[in-house]
Parts: sequence; C-alpha cells; structure tokens
Amino acid sequence: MEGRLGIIGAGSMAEALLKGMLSCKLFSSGDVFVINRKNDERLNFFRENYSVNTTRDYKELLNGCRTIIIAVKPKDMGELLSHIREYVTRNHIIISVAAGIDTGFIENRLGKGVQVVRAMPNTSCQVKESATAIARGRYTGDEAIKVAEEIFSSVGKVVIVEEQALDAVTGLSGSGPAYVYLMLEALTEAGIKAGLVREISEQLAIQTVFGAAKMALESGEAPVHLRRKVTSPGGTTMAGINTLQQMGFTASIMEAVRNAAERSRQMMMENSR
Ligand SMILES: NC(=O)C1=CN([C@@H]2O[C@H](COP(=O)(O)OP(=O)(O)OC[C@H]3O[C@@H](n4cnc5c(N)ncnc54)[C@H](OP(=O)(O)O)[C@@H]3O)[C@@H](O)[C@H]2O)C=CC1
Ligand SMILES: O=C(O)[C@@H]1CCC=N1
Repeated sequence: MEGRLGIIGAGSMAEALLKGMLSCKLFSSGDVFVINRKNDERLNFFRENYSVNTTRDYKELLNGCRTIIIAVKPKDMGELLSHIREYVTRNHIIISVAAGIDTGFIENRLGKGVQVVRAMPNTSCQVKESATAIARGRYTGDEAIKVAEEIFSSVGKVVIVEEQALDAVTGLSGSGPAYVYLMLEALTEAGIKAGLVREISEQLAIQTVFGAAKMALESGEAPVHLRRKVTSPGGTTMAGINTLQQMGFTASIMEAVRNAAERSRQMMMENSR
C-alpha cells in the first residue's frame, strides 16, 4: 500500500496487526511509525523485532503518516485525542480499533470533519485470520473505507457494517477468540480427565476446532447440517451434545455475546462522561 502508516499504541492488538500486515508486505517496515506514551521497552521491542520506526512525538507521526491506526485502550482515547487534535487534518484516515468508542466521540474531539473508520478486528490478525468489521464515520469518504478494507483484508476477512452493529460485532468476533480458547482449555482438561496425556489432549482439541471451522468455511454446508452428520442416533456425540444442552451450552453462549455487546455499549457511556 502506498504511503506511511502510523500506529498509536504499542500493545497486543497493535502487534497482532503489525505482524500480519508486514508478513503479507502490505507495508514495508520502514514505512511504519509506532508511538506509545511511556513504555520504552515496548517501543524497543517493536524496533528490534519488526524494524519499524518508533517515536514519542505525535506531530512527527501525524505529519509523516496519512493513515493512522489507533490501538489504545478505550479509557485512554479521550486523552490521546486531545494530544493529536492539533496535528490531524481532513486528509488523514483515522482508523480506531477501540472497543466501545464510536466515531462520533472521535469526530467531536478531533473536530474539522475528520475521516474516521471504526474497526473491530480480533487478535487472529497475527496469523492473518481475523474476522473484522468496519464502519464509516460521518465524514468518511469511499477511499478511506477502501484503505481500511485493504488493511484488514491483509490480515483476514472483512465485512462492512453500519456503525450500530459494532457492539454486537465486538461481543461476537472481537471477544470471540477468547471464548474459543476457553473451550480449548476445557476440552484439553476433559481429555486429560478421560485418560489422555496433556500434550495429546491439547493437540486433538486444537485440531478438532480448526478442522470443524475449516469444514464450516469450505464445505458450503450450514453448521446445523454438519453437526447432524457427526451425531449418530444413540451414539457418542448425542450423549455429549445432550449433556452440553442440559448444562446450558447454547444459552451460555447467547448470554456471553449479549453481555459482551452490552459491555461495549456501557464503555461508550463511561468514556463520554
Ligand atoms: N486485545 C484484543 O483482542 C482486541 C483489542 N481491541 C482494542 O484494541 C485496543 C488496544 O487493546 P490492547 O492492544 O489489548 O491494549 P494494550 O494495553 O495491550 O495496548 C495499549 C497501548 O496503548 C498505549 N497508549 C496508551 N495511551 C496512549 C497514548 N496517549 N499515546 C500513545 N500510546 C498510548 C499503551 O502504551 P503506554 O502504556 O506506554 O502508554 C499500550 O502500548 C483497545 O481499545 C481494545 O478495545 C480490539 C479488538 C481486539
Ligand atoms: O476485551 C476487550 O475489551 C477487547 C475488545 C475485544 C477484544 N478485546
């Protein structure tokens, strides 16, 4: 991609994104500038491991880069926006991945009709398998959306949604990898309890989740049909599925996504105070 990329925040999301983008050569490391607030070790780590440029100067970052990814915690957004406000222009493309911070919040604090894209990727960016949703702000042109689409397509799949869908997206696919890891932890422990050694149990659990996701992606069949194919009447799967449902598996997933989406909405309220 042409031009330079500025990344504000040097945490786990920034690293996952950067790793994915560099590995598919969307940007060369010399064209990427990373800034954080105080953690020197983290900036050194980015410089040494990814050969990107690092700075502590918002002016340098904003003057040198047209496309900016903001990856700071939602609670730090207000303070950050007040620091960069004077350097941001209408030519910039500001992409925020912060959960629960809407484009209006960013537009109001940056002023002057800045182009903002709100994105919700997940940490699987690192292996180029993110599920990302993006939404445009009030002043965002088609070219800015294309740039964001290109960035997140380089690290996985992208859907474009209306902004009101982003809390639901956050509860489902933003937080989703953690639900799957929890399931992997549980499957591994269950396998051990059923008599397997840890290494084998974990390997089987991971490959099973990977294989099931790949089937759902590639077979063109709905998950409900794929599930029925595994479940022989009176067989082992039925015994397992019945237990899962008796213990509220579907209900707990529905409630988890609902609660996470609600938390995303709450975060907006907390941060706009
Ligand atoms: N982790 C995930 O799975 C996902 C996270 N997100 C979103 O990504 C964002 C980042 O999350 P995550 O990477 O987990 O958080 P981290 O805490 O790992 O990283 C946040 C980074 O922001 C830096 N920072 C804070 N304030 C400023 C500032 N004013 N200027 C420059 N840098 C600053 C911090 O550096 P320092 O301490 O030096 O200030 C830190 O390096 C969040 O908004 C989150 O909602 C979105 C999707 C998935
Ligand atoms: O837990 C969080 O708040 C962030 C947003 C989505 C995933 N992690």
